[in-house]
Amino acid sequence: MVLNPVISKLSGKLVVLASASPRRLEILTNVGLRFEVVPSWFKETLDKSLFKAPHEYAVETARQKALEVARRMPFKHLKTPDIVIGADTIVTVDGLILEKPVDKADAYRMLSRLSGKEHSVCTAVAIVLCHQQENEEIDYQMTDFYEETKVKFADLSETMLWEYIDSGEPMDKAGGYGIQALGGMLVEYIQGDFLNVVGFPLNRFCKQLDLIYNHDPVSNDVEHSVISSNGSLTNSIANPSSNSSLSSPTTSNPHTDSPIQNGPSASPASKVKRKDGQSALDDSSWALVNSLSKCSEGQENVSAVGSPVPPVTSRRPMNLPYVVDNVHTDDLKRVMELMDGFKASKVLFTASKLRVFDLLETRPGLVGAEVAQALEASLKGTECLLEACVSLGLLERKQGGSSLLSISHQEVVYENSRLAQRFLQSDSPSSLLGYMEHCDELVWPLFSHLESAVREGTNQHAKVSGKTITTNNLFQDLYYFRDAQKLQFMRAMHSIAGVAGPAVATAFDLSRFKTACDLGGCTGSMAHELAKAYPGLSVTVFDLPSVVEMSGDLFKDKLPKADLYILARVLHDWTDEKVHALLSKVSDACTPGSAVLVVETLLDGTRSYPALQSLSMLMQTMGKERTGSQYTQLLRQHGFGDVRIAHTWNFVDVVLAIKN
Ligand SMILES: Cc1cn([C@H]2C[C@H](O)[C@@H](COP(=O)(O)OP(=O)(O)OP(=O)(O)O)O2)c(=O)[nH]c1=O
Repeated sequence: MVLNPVISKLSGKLVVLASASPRRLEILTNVGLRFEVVPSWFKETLDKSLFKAPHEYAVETARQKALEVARRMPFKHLKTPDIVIGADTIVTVDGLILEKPVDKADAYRMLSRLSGKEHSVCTAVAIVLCHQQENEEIDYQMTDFYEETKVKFADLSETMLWEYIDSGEPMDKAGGYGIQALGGMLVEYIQGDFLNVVGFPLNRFCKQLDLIYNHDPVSNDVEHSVISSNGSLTNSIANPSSNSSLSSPTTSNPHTDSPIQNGPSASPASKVKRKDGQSALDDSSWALVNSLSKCSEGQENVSAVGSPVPPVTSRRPMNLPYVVDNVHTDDLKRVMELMDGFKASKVLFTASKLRVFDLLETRPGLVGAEVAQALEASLKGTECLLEACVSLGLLERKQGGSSLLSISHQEVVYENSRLAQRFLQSDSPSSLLGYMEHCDELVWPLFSHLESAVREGTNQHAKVSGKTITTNNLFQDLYYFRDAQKLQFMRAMHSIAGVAGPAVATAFDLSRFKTACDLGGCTGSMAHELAKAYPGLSVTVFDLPSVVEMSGDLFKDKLPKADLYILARVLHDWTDEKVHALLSKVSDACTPGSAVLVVETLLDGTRSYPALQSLSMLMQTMGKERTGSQYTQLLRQHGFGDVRIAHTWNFVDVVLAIKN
């Protein structure tokens, strides 16, 4: 391989990097390649269980990323690239595929799994060669490969882990680390190509270009010229309706080359013959296209499975100047996600309300019609809802139902995703259905009056239910005025405490406390978690008479005696004035050395959950969420000198304040 001729083969061609990765951009820029960046819109949600080995998943993802851009550009950018490069990097450890972490907790899970172990980093690269024919239709040929590098991590201490996570570096990187920066400090050794870990196997890429542009496969036997995904296979992706290709005299002879003979710039890849001796561009080549696109087509539309992708035709009017793509695709993606956020929430709420996840728990692998029948809902609506759930990661779509209603064994069937099994099935110990119901029935209608809430700075119950709610009798008027409302609210609080409880109970070592009182403790699920974590702790739940037996009004009645008072999601309901009144009462009940445990979502200027939750409190109760330092200040004002904060990365954080 001679480097310069390889890269120089691409000069004068429109080369497109179908990737938003700054690392890939840098690696290719550094070797003098001139290219445009058009990040792929392909969602990395292929069903991993469909692939025999992790690298196959990465290869298919890289192919789909590149193909999506190659197909989009003629329409959206009004120009046809000559070559599109897509890539996908995954980390595999213990048989698991790790992609980019979704949040800090996810990064923590990934990095602690990698700690002290050797893992593998696989980057797959797909190269699509596009050729515009005389009739303006476009032929695509694709070649792909993957490269694997072994990486060994040192043992990572908790402090090191969190320091690294808090640096923010893990978030946009497979496996949650960047070997090229701070993450390099975690690595003991690597075996293989370093740049492959960073996201692009440059050496292998150049060899592949060399194969494509500097070797003429025509003279080779197919076995030699076919480049396989584990190193050397070229699939020809042809336009099935391309009559000119099919009608070319060269196709009639199975032993001749592909009919695309486009002068000197024609890609040798287009000349590759298939093993069966047929031209790569005959009818059966469509099978290759279909198998290549099977996953993404499956995602687009249930009814589209198996149907051919429409031919791609460039429609650029000859006199129209090329449009330069200045849109920052990542920003656009983010805005689109935000605009659609309300639809996603409602899909989650509706599927939960209709008990889709419970149904698929008891009867996994149902086809859309069976789900519709069980829900007594329309087939059309149910199929749309199920597909929306798949796109949001709530359900998994599988091929090959064996159910009674399935027409063929290739029919699409649905199962709960891991996320749904954990949080959306009603019998799961960490089920969030109660909280979801509360969000749907109470919070959702309030949020449609956000503008008024912002203008007026008050809750919005009057607009939703005609009821004026003041802070004087907040809970009685709002949540406990009817049994149905009371139970709904209790279910909501119970489900949050069930999910966040273990993290709250273990955020600090509370073993020195003997008695605790959970003020406003509702169903007692947080108390239960504390008692579970500390067998020597006796916990009392104190709430309104309509909620528990040990009843009383936090503001009016005497508090039971305890070493530790718990205020879980209580202070955020109230204005500063009321918070002072409550803390003063708790402080009076405390002796030196006893403490208060404040369990709240802490505003930190970065996470959206606490900020959105604060708006929600404004609209529900006229309360708000606060920062850690605001709570510290409030607690210090009431004689709690020693204040400590622990972030749990759950619904709530924890503040422990000890009385002077
Ligand atoms: C392991 C590792 C990954 N990475 C990066 C490379 C990739 O950018 C990213 C893996 O995610 P990818 O999904 O492969 O790529 P991407 O999302 O950044 O870009 P696109 O999908 O648009 O192509 O992780 C590092 O930068 N350093 C590392 O050490």
